Amino acid sequence: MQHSIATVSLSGTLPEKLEAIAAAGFDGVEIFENDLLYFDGTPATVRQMCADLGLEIMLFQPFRDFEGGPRERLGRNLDRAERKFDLMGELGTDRILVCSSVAPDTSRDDALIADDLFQLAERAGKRGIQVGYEALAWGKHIYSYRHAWQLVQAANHPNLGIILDSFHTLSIKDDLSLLSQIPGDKIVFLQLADAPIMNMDVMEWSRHFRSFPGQGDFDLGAFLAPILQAGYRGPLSLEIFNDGFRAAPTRLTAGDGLRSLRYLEEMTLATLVRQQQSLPDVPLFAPPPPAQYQGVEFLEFAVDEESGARLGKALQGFGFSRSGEHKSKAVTLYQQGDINLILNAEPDSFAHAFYVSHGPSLCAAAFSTDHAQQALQRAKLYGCKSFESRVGPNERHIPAVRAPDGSLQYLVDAGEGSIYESDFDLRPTSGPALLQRIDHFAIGLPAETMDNWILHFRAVFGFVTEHEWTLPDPYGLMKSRVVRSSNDSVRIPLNISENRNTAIARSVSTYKGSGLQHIAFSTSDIFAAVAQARSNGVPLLDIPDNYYDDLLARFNLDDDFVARLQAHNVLYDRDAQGGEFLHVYSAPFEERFFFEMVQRLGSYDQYGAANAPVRLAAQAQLRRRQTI
Ligand SMILES: O=C(O)c1ccc(O)c(O)c1
Ligand SMILES: [Mg+2]
Repeated sequence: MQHSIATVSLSGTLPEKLEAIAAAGFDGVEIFENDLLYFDGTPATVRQMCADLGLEIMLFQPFRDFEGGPRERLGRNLDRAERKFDLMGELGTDRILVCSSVAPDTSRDDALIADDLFQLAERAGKRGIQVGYEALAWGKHIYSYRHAWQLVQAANHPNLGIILDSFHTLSIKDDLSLLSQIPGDKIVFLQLADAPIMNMDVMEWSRHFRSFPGQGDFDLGAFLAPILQAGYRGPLSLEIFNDGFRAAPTRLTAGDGLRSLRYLEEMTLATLVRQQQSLPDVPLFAPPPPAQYQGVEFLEFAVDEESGARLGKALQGFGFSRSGEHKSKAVTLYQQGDINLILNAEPDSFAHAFYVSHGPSLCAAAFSTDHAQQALQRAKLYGCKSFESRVGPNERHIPAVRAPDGSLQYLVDAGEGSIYESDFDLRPTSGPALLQRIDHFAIGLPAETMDNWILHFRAVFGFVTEHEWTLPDPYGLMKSRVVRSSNDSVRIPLNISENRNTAIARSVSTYKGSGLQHIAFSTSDIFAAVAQARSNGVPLLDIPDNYYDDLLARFNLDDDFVARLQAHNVLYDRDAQGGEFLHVYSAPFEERFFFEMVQRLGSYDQYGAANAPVRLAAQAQLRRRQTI
C-alpha cells in the first residue's frame, strides 16, 4: 500500500520535514496548513520540492468550522473554501480534509449540514477536488465516524466522501462494526495514529499524546482490517500530534513512522487471519514471524584495562568466575550459572569505539533464539542495520543488529552449541553458582527516545510491552516501561526521566546517551547470595530501618523474617496472588550502573516497583555522602 505522513508529525522546517519524509521512503505527504503558512516560499515551490523528492501531496488539511454555521455565513465559508481550492491547485493536490465543526453556534440539523456539505462538494467538483469529511472526537455535534458517514450518504455527491482517523474513533471507544460497510471508494483518506490510554480531555489527548502505530495502546489492526475488507486501497497516512515528536530528530522520527506502518500492516494481516477473513488483494508487509527467545545469552561491556579490572573484581565478588580469556583479543569472560558477561578492552574494535564515546558501558546484548537467521531477516526488513564484526580465525560469526542507540544486539542460535568454546580459552568455573540467570536488565534512555525503543522491540523482536510505571526519585520522577519476550525469558525495563537531577537523568548525562542502568541476577537463595557478596567485600545498598518498620505494617510478615530481610538489606514485595519478590542492590559502579539480586517466589511477575522509591532515595543519599 502507499504510505504517507502529515507534516505536523515531525519537527523542523517544511523543507527539513519533506527531506526526512522522502529519505524514510514514504510515497507522499499531507500538507498541514500551518506548515505552509510558516514557509517563506510559494505553494508552487512546495509542489516543486515534493516533486523533486518524489513525494506526492496526497492531502491538504484542515479546513475547519465550515458546516452548519449561521446561514448568513455560508456564502463567506464557501468563498473561504474557494481560496483553499486555489491554493490546492498551486500545490497540485486534489484532496481536502474538512473536520467537523467545533463552533458553539453550529446547527444540529442533519439535513442542513448535509446540504452544506453538498454545496461544498459542488464547488469542489468544478475543480476536480475530492472533499473528505472527518468527525473530530470533540466536534460540537458530529463526533463519530458513524454520524459523519450518515451525513456523507445523505449529501450523496460524487466529490464528497469520509475521512477516517483511527484516533477519533478509538479514543471514544466507538462501535467499529460499521467500518466494514463503508465502500472503500467513499473513503477519501485514512489517517492512522496510536495513543497511550489516558484519562483526560480528548482534544488535549489528541493534540499532545498521539503516537505511531505500535507505540500506544490502541488495537489498530482491529481498526484497519474491516476498512481493507471493505475495499479501501488508498494510502495509509500517519497524523501524529505529539509534543515529543515536535522536538525529536526529524529523520529518526520519519524512519520510525514508516516502520510503524509496516508493523501495522503485519498486525492487520494477523487480525484478518485470526478472524478467518479472506485476505485483501493488496500486498501487506509480511516479514518472517518473530523468533522465540530463550533468554539473554550474554551482555558485553566496553571497558579499558583499568575499568575492566575494577568491574571484573566486582563480578568476582558476586561469585562470578573469570572463566575465559579470548584467544586473540583483550576480551575476558565471566560466568556463573547461566550468566555470561563479557568485558571487552580490545583496542581497535567496536567496543573500543563505544568506550571512547560512552566510557565503561554496555555495548552489546545477545539474545539466544531458536532462529537467529530468521530474526535477522525480520530485523533487516524492518529497516535495522546489521553489523558485521571482525571475526578471527576459527571464531564463530554471530549476526547482530544495531539497537536504537547504536549498541549491538546479537542473535545467537541456541541449538548450535557453546559460542564460547571457539573464541575463548576456557577454564572450569569454581564455587557454587548462587546466581543463576539474568532476570532482567534495565536501560536508562533520553526521555524523547522511549517511543523509538518501544517500536524497535515490538516490531523487530515481537516483544510485548507492560504498562508504564511512574516512580518518585528524590529529585523528580522516573517513568519505566518493560519490554519482554512473549515467554518472559527476556525482560528489559526502559527508564526515562524528564527532570535534570534524577538518577536516570544523571546516568544519561554520564553515558552521553542511553546506557545500562542495572542488571538483575536471579537467585534461589538471596540470603546466601548476600552473605557471599558481603564476605567478598561487595558494597550493598543500605536500606533505612524505617522501611522495615513499614514492611511490618504493610504485610502480615513474621518479625524474624523481617529482621532477616533488614540484616541483609533485602527489599520485599508481594503480589495479589501471594507471589513474593526479594531483592537487593549493590552500590553503583561509578554513576553508571549497579547490580541487583532477585528471588522470585510463586507467581510474582513484577520488578518490585513499590520499592523503587526507597532504592532511589538510598542511592541519592549514598551520592551525597560521597561528595566533599
Ligand atoms: O486537532 C485538530 O484540530 C485536528 C485537525 C485535523 C485532523 O485531521 C485531526 O485529526 C485533528
Ligand atoms: Mg485527523
